[in-house]
Amino acid sequence: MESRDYLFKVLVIGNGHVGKTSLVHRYVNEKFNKNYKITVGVDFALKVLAWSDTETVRLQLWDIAGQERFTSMTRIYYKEASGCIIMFDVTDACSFRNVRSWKEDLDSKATLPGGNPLPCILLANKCDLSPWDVPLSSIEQFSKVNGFIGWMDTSVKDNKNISESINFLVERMMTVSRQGEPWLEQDGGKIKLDSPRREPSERSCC
Ligand SMILES: Nc1nc2c(ncn2[C@@H]2O[C@H](COP(=O)(O)OP(=O)(O)OP(=O)(O)O)[C@@H](O)[C@H]2O)c(=O)[nH]1
Repeated sequence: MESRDYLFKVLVIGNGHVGKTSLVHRYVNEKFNKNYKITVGVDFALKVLAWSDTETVRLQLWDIAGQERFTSMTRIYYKEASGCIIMFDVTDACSFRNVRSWKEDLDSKATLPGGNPLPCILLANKCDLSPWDVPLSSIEQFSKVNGFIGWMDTSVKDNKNISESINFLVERMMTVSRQGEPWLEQDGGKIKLDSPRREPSERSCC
């Protein structure tokens, strides 16, 4: 069978301090750093996945600084993206309220080639902490009415639901790439973890 390579640019956006840099570091380097170092502008990372025997996925992760929503730079950063992760911190209601602005910013500046919104997941991060400042029912409802393909509670610290969520997004980006935009479903519900597919193996990273 013919082998196929996919290259996806994935944006990681959300308020400052919600865990975007930590997410990318965890996913790419399999490490967690408890010290906060603010991102200035944008950081990049690459992860290469052996998705199946015949398919390789190259993920270019763009970690965009929390304060960039207030600059005109996001239009440039969002260019030619294939998908997006929007994060908030479950102990910080303000970061959840601002997800709407991040999604609006994204949808107004970036679309798929056919004009549809980018497939986008919503991550409710720091679920290892308590008390939560955002009720579960609000997240579910919000995700469904605001055009997300799904949402998930995550803890970058405990490595909970990180690769599972990103794999879900990769799966959708691959469907769009193979079958076109009309296939893009925007159910918005909680991402299901019972998918039978095996974990892709990692080829290399930098
Ligand atoms: N308890 C807990 N802390 C986390 C988690 N994820 C990240 N953090 C911590 O939250 C702080 C901020 O994380 P960053 O990854 O730097 O946040 P960011 O969203 O990239 O921030 P900006 O660079 O300002 O945009 C750091 O001290 C992390 O160690 C998590 O899942 N649980």
